[in-house]
Amino acid sequence: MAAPAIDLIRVKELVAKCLEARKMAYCPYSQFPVGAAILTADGAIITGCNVENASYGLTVCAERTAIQRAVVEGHRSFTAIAVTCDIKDHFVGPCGACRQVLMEFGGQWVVYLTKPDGSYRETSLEELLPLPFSPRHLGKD
Ligand SMILES: O=c1ccn([C@H]2C[C@H](O)[C@@H](CO)O2)c(=O)[nH]1
Ligand SMILES: [Zn+2]
Repeated sequence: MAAPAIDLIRVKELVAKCLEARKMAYCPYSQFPVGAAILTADGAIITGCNVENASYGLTVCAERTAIQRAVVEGHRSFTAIAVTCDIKDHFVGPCGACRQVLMEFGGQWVVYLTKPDGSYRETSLEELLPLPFSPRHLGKD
């Protein structure tokens, strides 16, 4: 099934919110701020940034911070995510762990890979995580 089309105004809003969220990143070790903004099925936008830790492995990516925040706020149905970092010369995708965590909430995500200047490339979770392992395989659909 193809991912749903999203109103351009909403896309721009989502992109602007992920750029804002990047400014909140707590990344003293990597100095690599990342911002994410999730569009929920009911039209809310929930943001996240990476939160690092002196015990490096405890770091949480921006995408997963946003997902966890969204779930706490009662959202489980999602439409899109915009993600940004400081890399200017090409579009950067979420790490593998984040792709898997997005898949937990369905394969229909639209993903906007966003550069710091606000330009973006649209892709999808389907494209970023082909042949996924998902809740379906555990009979949880
Ligand atoms: O998808 C990703 C990949 C990396 N990071 C963060 C984790 C770490 O704080 C920094 C460098 O890896 O970037 C994210 O937030 N999202
Ligand atoms: Zn990640």
